[in-house]
Amino acid sequence: MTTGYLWDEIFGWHDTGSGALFPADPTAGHQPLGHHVAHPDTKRRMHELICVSGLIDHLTRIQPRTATEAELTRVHTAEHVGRIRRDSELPKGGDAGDGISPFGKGAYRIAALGAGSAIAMTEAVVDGTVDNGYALVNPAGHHALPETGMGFCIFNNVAIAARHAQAALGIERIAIVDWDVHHGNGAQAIFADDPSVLTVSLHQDRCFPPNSGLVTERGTGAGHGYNINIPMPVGTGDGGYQYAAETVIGPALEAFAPELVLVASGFDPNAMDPLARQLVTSRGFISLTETVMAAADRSAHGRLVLLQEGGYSPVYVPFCGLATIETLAGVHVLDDAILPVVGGMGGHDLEPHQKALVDQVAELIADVH
Ligand SMILES: Cc1nn(C)c(C)c1/N=N/c1ccc(/C=C/C(=O)NO)cc1
Ligand SMILES: [Zn+2]
Repeated sequence: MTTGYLWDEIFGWHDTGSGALFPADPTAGHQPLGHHVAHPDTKRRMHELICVSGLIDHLTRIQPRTATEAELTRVHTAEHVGRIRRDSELPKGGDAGDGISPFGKGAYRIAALGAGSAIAMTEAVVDGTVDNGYALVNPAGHHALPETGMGFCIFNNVAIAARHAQAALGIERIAIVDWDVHHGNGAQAIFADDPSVLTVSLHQDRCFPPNSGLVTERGTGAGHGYNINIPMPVGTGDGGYQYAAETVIGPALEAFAPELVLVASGFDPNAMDPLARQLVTSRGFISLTETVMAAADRSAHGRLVLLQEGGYSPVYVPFCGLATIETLAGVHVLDDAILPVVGGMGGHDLEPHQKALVDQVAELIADVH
């Protein structure tokens, strides 16, 4: 198995200010946070664990590249792309579009490198340079809509990769699986009426965007039935995630038979994440990865690309990321050193209310062809 890997140091330079969500404001009691929740160090630490553990020696390095404006505007409006480019030239940068997603000067170059890297990894997988791949990009993208960024996201990397695969690589049917703990609202909206792209989001129920990602949001027009939301109850651990993977994600992809599987790979379901309340450990991410690998093997000649999204625990994201990429590559180099703690804190049995939600969603697979 050859697994591609992509990282560029400049992803660690993406500046989200003194504190994404809680920018320093003495009048409100917000003290400056050197390492606030969205600080890029968490992704840098994941890259460094991949290197120090030796996993990097089992991976094939894929070079990043910058997305062109034409590649960005397959998904985004020219106005959005233009505004980001302009505001990135300002001394203090700007905001992705929702007022709580600040970026620093030069952010356009970093975000366009992330989107272009999603394309580069997809090209490497589709042309057979590697069997599957992981692009550790920053900033995340899965909340971004055609006309605006949001939730720390500027450009929708996974949607841009999907549209590129269709427009330039001869791929027609694509499945996007989003296991970031926050709803994959971007891909849901972008492909809402498009039955050629199956979008599946596994997330904490109504966590973010507020009240988004309900089971009833199933796509529109010809795309009806080709968006599947799995809003897991708060506090779901490995048992619930594994059940969702084997009961919904696997069967939905089997029914859809994609030619390419893209994953919006957020590690914020992890049991130590500050921006959600799930209890997932590296075991849950291994389960999810095995599920999408099996699906890709069944119908896509194994073609599978994972793109980094959220994940805010500098302690645990590196180990969850390592376990995920080990699984992609079929190797094991280092045990999850945090698992004895988070694995022993309960919450990992499948609970009846979690099973009921997943079983309810599983009934929707009947409409996927
Ligand atoms: C609601 C609300 N209202 N207000 C005032 C604020 C500041 C609100 N939350 N913002 C959030 C909450 C969570 C995220 C996570 C992003 C991610 O990791 N996606 O994958 C982003 C922004
Ligand atoms: Zn997230």
